Amino acid sequence: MEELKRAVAKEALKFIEDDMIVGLGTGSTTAYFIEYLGKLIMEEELEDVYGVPTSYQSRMLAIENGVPVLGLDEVDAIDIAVDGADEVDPQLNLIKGRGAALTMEKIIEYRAGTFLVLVDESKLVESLGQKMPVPIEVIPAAWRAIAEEIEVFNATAELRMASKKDGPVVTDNGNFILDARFHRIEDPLDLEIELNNIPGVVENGIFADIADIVLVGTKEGVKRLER
Ligand SMILES: O=C[C@H](O)[C@H](O)[C@H](O)COP(=O)(O)O
Repeated sequence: MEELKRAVAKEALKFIEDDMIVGLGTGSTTAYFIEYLGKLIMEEELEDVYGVPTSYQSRMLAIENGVPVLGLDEVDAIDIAVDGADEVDPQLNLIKGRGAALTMEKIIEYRAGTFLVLVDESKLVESLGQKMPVPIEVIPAAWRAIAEEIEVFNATAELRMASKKDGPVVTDNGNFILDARFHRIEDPLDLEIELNNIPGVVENGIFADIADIVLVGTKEGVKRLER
């Protein structure tokens, strides 16, 4: 599995050119990409490339690996964003947010000229929600009310608990995460919009209609899916 992640991360480097502003995703697959990108920058094979991190994790990795970083408020545009995903359906709709970074990821990836997704073949599903719950970032005081309201969608929501801290996971933005399991997600775009309409919801992990290219690591090599 790690080999497949490394292979897609290497392939993603082919999309990066001098003078690009690159959105840096979060997670284990993107971590390889940031490492390799830093190497090319340090070896001066790429010039004037800047990263815009989507989380503390990607910011720390970028700094550690020699990728200069800028905040979203310091750039005019993002040429390309590169990130992993938890599920990818045949229309290239995604579920993201296992690492609780979904809000900044969506803010940056929505604005990128190209959104490039890196996954291994285990992430491909027939329909979203097949394996993974939909993470929803919520204002802490509203978590219980929202968890109850989610039941209207024929779903159950669970507050995500931390493993190296007592109590719930707190996101980079200071919020909580609900993991919602839906019986069936018929229309990802519709559900994405409806969830964001609930007061107290900051953002949800359905990324419908925004991925441009998905690189899939398979045992037979890297495959490219395009919308
Ligand atoms: O919040 C985390 C992100 O959405 C990740 O990009 C996603 O969970 C994929 O991570 P990984 O590449 O580690 O499977």
